[in-house]
Amino acid sequence: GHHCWGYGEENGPSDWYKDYSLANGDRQSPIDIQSEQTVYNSSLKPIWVSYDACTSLSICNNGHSVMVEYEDCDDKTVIRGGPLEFPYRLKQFHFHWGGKDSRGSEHTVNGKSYPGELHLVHWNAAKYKSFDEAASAPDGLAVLGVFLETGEKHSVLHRLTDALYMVRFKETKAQFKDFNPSGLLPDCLDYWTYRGSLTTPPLHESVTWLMLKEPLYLSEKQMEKFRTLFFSGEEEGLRTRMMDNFRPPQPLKGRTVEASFR
Ligand SMILES: NS(=O)(=O)c1ccc(C(=O)NCc2cccc(O)c2)cc1
Ligand SMILES: [Zn+2]
Repeated sequence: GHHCWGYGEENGPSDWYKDYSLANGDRQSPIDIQSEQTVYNSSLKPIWVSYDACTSLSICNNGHSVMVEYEDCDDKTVIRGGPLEFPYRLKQFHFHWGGKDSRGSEHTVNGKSYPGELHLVHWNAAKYKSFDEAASAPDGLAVLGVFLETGEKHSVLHRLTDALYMVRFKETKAQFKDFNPSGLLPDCLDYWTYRGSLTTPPLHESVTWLMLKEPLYLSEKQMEKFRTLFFSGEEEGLRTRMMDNFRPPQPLKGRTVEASFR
């Protein structure tokens, strides 16, 4: 529409329903994961990530987040296993974060927010011809989510946080080659899984969510670097810092969250 969706007072998550009716749908994301209500499913397979032959292309600021995009023309970078019936191809990863460490994640655990959240976005290329087609199919996407927690500096993430100065403004892009995102994953791949949606408009209900229990630890300085980005373009007068780009938890509406671990 004339005014684009965002995270501000006038166009934020509580306004999205006006342009995107799915906002009040039955399988919206994110959710609060109430660990005592999750169901351990012993037949859930481990998550299998094969990112070694990945071809990262660029890092960009799309006005909502910072994103690293991958070449997704073949199955060289896929996620398998878990509840997934097919391999899902990595398309991009991006982050959500807060203005301070007490908020920033999209999913919460027993009401606890983390300072941020990483989303690795994959699509079902076995069944659909393009990301765009998969993005509106009920089994079209799989997003691997990792909470960000402050602690020691993260050496693999450091290459990304050191590149953020190149994409401070909306619609800026820079080359970002040979970045293997498996270096961002914790050792333990225990996860919760449930059927949900994109957490930004168009809010398509096409995502199988895989939320890792273990966070990615990064330093406070690295967190601060995310907060140096802007939602706005360089030419815009008002420079609004990119932070609090998260949607709050949505109603579970009877869904079950399964756990891969006891
Ligand atoms: N935050 S999230 O991981 O749920 C998320 C992942 C991907 C997207 C996304 O790709 N949006 C653009 C889009 C949506 C539908 C069809 C398209 O071709 C592109 C949005 C949110
Ligand atoms: Zn996201």
